[in-house]
Amino acid sequence: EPSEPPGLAPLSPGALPQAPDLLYADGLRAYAAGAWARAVALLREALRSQAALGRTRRDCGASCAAEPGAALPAQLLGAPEPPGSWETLLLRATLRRADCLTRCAARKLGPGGAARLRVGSALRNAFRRREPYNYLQRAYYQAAYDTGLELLGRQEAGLALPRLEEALQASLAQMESCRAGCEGPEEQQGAEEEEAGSSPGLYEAIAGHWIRVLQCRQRCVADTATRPGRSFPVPDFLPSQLRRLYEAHAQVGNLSQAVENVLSVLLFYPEDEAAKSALTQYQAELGEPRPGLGPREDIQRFILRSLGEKRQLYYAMEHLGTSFEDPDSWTPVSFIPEALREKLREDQETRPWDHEPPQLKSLTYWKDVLLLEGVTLTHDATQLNGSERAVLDGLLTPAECGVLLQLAKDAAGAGARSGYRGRRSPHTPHEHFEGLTVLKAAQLARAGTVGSQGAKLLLEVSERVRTLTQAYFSPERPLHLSFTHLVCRSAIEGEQEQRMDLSHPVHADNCILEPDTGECWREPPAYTYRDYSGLLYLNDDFQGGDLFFTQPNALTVTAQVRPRCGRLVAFSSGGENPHGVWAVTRGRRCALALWHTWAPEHKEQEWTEAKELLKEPEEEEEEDEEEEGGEMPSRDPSPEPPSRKFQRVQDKAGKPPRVREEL
Ligand SMILES: O=C(O)CCC(=O)C(=O)O
Ligand SMILES: [Fe+3]
Repeated sequence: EPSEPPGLAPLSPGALPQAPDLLYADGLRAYAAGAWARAVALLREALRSQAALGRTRRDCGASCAAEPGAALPAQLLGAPEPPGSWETLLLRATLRRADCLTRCAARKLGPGGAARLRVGSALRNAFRRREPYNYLQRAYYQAAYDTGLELLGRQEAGLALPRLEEALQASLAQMESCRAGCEGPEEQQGAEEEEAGSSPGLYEAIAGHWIRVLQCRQRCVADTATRPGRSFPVPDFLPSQLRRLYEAHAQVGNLSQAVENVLSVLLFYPEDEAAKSALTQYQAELGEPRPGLGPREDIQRFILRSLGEKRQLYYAMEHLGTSFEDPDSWTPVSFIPEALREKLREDQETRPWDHEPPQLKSLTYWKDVLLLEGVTLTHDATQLNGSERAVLDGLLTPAECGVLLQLAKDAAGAGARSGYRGRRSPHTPHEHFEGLTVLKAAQLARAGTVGSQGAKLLLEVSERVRTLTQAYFSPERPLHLSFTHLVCRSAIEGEQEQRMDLSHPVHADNCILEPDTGECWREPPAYTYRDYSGLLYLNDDFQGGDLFFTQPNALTVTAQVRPRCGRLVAFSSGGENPHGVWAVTRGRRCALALWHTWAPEHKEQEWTEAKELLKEPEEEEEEDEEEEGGEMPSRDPSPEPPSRKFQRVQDKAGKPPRVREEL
């Protein structure tokens, strides 16, 4: 029978909260009794109380650590020291520290405050799993970092910098609270060992506890780098933030800050080629040497402290047989005892975030390892009823979609001005179809017809898609882009009534589909070298136009995807993935279509040419774009094999098929 929770006196700010374990227990009882509102209030209050205790521990820890050793009270200092007795000094200092912590807790929490700090470990774990304060702090880091990245993406390095710096500060602060938590009470370990009748002696016990504190502190990096709801840390958390910082500082001309940040990266990775050459460049630009210029102090402190801990942990590992999973890939090899290196190297090979992940892992796994900030796996093959299919979101910011849409529009406008009228789609008479290749985009940018920002983004984004597609589907074997095409399809007004055809008939991308037998012939004129297809959508303000997958009969729809800005649909290009596009009945639908190949000889030459064109705008200025005739697109607008198009979805059923899976 659940006892009634104690009355909840409304807490004035600053008032001492009740002990979190009592509140938590009461909250759980209220929950069990179905008193929801009360349970919520109690649990919230328990969290608030727990956080207050955490703050107390951290503040007391900091102020007691700052107490000078000379402040050892007379009673402890009185006895004459035998030479070299560091034990007595250490143990006295330890007594003193414990005393300081107890008094500090009592000052802050009232008499018996120290006991309050000793929350049971089961409860602590319960709180840790639900730790909303950590989550808030991470969310804060996340918001600042994401805003920073978005601003960087829009070339707003000046605005991005304060955000990026804020994110770094928030990460370091989060790391500090995490570390402070490590000095809390011991986990159950002690009790268990006692029961087993093997309590350690004084020094073993102290060493054991100390090692667990160090292990816990080292885990804080991974803890801080793990986003709420995920189970793996962001790899190389601090170094990657510092990389963004030095690049952004350099962009806005803050050379000395760029140097400080790049030197900080080099503290982690002294051999980092990119950082080394950036440093050389910044130093050259700075001119005379600046003697005071060194790595950031916060990072220097962080690294020194961390290395000190690692040294002890590796020592204990070698000599005391304790375990230590180094969370960092930057630890210098010289820190790792010879005897342990071989074993660690093996372990490292199985560390998920350091290596390209094996194929087709679970959804949760992918949520953790997706390489790009802000990208999430929305649907995997299972959810899409296929074998190699995926929907990923967050590849583009709304601003980036805007830039690419503008590029498509400007390019189409340029085509129209030079006599090109929007041509009818090769797939349907009811839609216009415009396509832009990367090379054409670069040429138009060179000619000043379109902004070069859009053309550059087109290249950058296609590489982004390639990286992800490779990581997801082909981590062992490099994929190359074989063709990149920015395609817009628009409904022709007044021609949409009773429309029964598709915007893009059902097909497979690398073989000729034969719906009657369900076979797919991988032979010319199909683009047989295409191995993976990607469609990166730019907008959703149109009617119709969803992408759908069918069974090999080209008839039964197995999955359907609604386009939207930043959404990538990626799939293997073979007969296992027949797909088509529903009619676009209003508005304009734009997407970046990309095909990847394993065959290096089919690597898109135009991509490299476009890159070159956009690199040196001052060279070859005489090139006359108008001579080209302005006809666009410069290539066959239909990237499909010129094969039979199957309109079976309508032909057989007479009306569009029913959709099994609405996404
Ligand atoms: O735009 C789409 O969603 C699909 C286009 C397509 O399948 C293709 O171009 O091969
Ligand atoms: Fe296709």
